[in-house]
Amino acid sequence: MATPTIYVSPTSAHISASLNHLITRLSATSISRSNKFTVAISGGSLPKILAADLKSNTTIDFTKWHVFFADERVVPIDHDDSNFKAAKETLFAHVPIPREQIYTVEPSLSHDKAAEEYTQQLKKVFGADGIPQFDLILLGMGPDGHTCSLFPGHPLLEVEDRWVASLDDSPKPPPQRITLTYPVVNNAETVAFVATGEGKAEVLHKIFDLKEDFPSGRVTAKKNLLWFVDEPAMKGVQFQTKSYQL
Ligand SMILES: O=C(O)[C@H](O)[C@@H](O)[C@H](O)[C@H](O)COP(=O)(O)O
Repeated sequence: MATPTIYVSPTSAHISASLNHLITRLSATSISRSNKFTVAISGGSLPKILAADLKSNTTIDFTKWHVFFADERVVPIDHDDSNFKAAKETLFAHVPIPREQIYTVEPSLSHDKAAEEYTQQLKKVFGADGIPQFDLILLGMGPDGHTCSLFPGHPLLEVEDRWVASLDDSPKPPPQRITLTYPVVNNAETVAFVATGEGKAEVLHKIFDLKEDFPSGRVTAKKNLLWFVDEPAMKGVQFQTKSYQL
């Protein structure tokens, strides 16, 4: 289990540069090892920060990428609430990831059936045996400490028997979602959080300094657990940090 490394940047533009650098390296390593790069991304501000530099990166072989969503709303993929839509507009429209290697939720299904169907999509890429091991999972965190669609106090925090779970009572709208579960998130080789803004400072202090239990703090990774945060998000946080070296 990896211990967290927190990289503090002055602005989210610096985080975009760090992510671009990190992903260039991870993608090349994974492609030379397994001829593919498996990544899961989430919603919120992440797609925009991620894409700012990555979308014009011509050194990455995006044709080898397989992209899943760490969580997704059960809405049509052209709906404003869709995480796919946000990622498409910011990143996918600009880089040559084959559309059939971007795995989207089936919005015509009920939320529980959509989770089962998404599990089948994972099996096609990772096989049916063992737990999927993503090369990289990119996560955001809400001011309440949630990540993916794993919310504080929610029963889905305890799920161990499924790769993908569903909920229809998300405290943050829209209510119907699917989410990767901890067994999958924590099996990733690298997990990178992105958290920006003063609204994250209190929960970061509680997670890292006070060791209080929040969904984001339960995330581990097999090899690298990285947090990319800006200075406002770290206001008052004492936990040891680093600067990312490009
Ligand atoms: O599922 C959702 O409702 C959001 O996508 C949410 O999980 C978001 O990712 C975090 O709240 C971080 O959001 P920001 O990065 O915008 O602060």
